[in-house]
Amino acid sequence: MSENNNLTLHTDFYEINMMATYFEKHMENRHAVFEAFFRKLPFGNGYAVFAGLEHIIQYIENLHFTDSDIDYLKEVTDYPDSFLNYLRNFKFKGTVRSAYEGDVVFANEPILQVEGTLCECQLVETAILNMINYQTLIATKASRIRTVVGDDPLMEFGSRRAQEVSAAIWGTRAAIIGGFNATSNVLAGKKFGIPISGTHAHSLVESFGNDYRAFHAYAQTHHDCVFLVDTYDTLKSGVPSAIKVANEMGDKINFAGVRLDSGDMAYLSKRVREVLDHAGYPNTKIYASNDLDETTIASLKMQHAKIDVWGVGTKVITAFDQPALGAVYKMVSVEDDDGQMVDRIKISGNAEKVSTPGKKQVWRITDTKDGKSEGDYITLSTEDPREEKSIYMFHPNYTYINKTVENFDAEPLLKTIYRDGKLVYDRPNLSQISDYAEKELAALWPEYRRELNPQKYPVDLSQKCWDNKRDIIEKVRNYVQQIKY
Ligand SMILES: Nc1ncnc2c1ncn2[C@@H]1O[C@H](COP(=O)(O)OP(=O)(O)OP(=O)(O)O)[C@@H](O)[C@H]1O
Ligand SMILES: O=P(O)(O)OC[C@H]1O[C@H](OP(=O)(O)OP(=O)(O)O)[C@H](O)[C@@H]1O
Ligand SMILES: O=C(O)c1cccnc1
Repeated sequence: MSENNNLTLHTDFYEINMMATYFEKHMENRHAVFEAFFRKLPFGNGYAVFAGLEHIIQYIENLHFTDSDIDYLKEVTDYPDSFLNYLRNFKFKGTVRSAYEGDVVFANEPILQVEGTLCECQLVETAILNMINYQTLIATKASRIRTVVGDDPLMEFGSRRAQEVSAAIWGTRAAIIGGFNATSNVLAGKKFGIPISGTHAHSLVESFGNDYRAFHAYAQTHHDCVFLVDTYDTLKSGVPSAIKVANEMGDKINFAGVRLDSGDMAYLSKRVREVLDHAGYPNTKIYASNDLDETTIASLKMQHAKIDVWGVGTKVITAFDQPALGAVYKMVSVEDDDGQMVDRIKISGNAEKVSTPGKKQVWRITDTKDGKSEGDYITLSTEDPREEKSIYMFHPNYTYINKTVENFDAEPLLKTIYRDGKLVYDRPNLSQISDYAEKELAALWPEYRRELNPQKYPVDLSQKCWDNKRDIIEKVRNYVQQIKY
């Protein structure tokens, strides 16, 4: 196991501090269940695209405290040797259930669940949230951009603007899950098998000080050529130079495209299309880049811009309009002093922030006839709606919003990835994940998929889950009321 991939100390100090307390109190092996969820869909979108699981698996596979980790903790903390020894021998033996990458997920439903000892559940919180929060956000942003782009090729160009290296690499992968086709990042291409794609920069033209000479030199060294035509003057110099080079090189090159990176893209793309067609290059594509996102692309589409290929960087890789998803990881059940599992809750004055206690499962309810999703149905893990003829679905806060569903299929969202520390999930490759994501999204009604003001998708609690929550809220109230310090 390489030390490089070991992210065991990539955790908040308080997690290890809590582990130390559990250890001292002989609670380290108590059984617990934690669940991750987010409270609000990002970007005003109607769904999120789950991503981050592959990195979580890589993290768990390498999870152990190295000698240098222990030496470091010894130096900077006052942990007793007995606890440091415990950490030295620590192994993850928990069970992880999760949505698959590419699954469409919604607010206020568990998207990943960790079941194991208190200590192991606690240690992994930070890294798991870090990975889910960022990658799900980027996959969702990418999916919004894909929605407006339609079937056109869509390139990820964001590495130079990403929040550092890991964000560029894993963000690119998440963008592919969300529907991008290729990346400019060569390392991400090598690591994940993503098709790589690239044109050239303004610096090539500036190096030669002349569009024609730069394109000619590029054409002598590359068969597939996409020329960046806006360095000096798109219509007067860039495009005529590209055509001149293509005419001269003939079959020696594939004049695949020209790229526009500034100016009025609707106007320019239409003019460039006319010029290319007139010169006998109707198959040469027009690429566009420059701070594009779903809003500018939708506007360009509305203006009938003649753009064939889209390059998107900054706005996708940084999730520009919303920097955080806000997923949280909450304890839902824990073993008590008598060895019994008891469900736990976090109370808040705000009804939407009260956690839902108990180990749960999320069921995607689809209509048997058309395969479209009716909503998500959260049950206690002991329930199985597949055994029911009909289910009563109601809004957890506004219970007057309800419906009875018959003739349905129910698929569990949380699938077992680790069982008792053993990876039992056969990991798909990235292209299988993208295909899966596309299929899952297609099962949503278009009303939930539109990027502007989508309908709210139902995420409901089963009666048992709801009753359990109400009973536990009642118990906590009684406990708080009888406190007399
Ligand atoms: N016809 C159009 N309709 C809507 N948005 C457009 C249109 N043409 C360009 N845009 C977008 O408007 C923004 C223009 O940005 P900006 O003014 O910074 O670019 P520029 O001046 O053309 O180029 P540079 O990046 O060299 O400054 C970009 O996000 C671009 O993608
Ligand atoms: O606009 P984004 O969506 O972030 O896409 C990436 C941008 O990166 C490049 O510009 P940059 O000015 O960095 O380099 P250049 O000299 O190649 O134009 C490219 O030309 C795009 O405009
Ligand atoms: O290949 C490109 O055109 C490219 C790559 C990175 C950033 N902008 C553009």
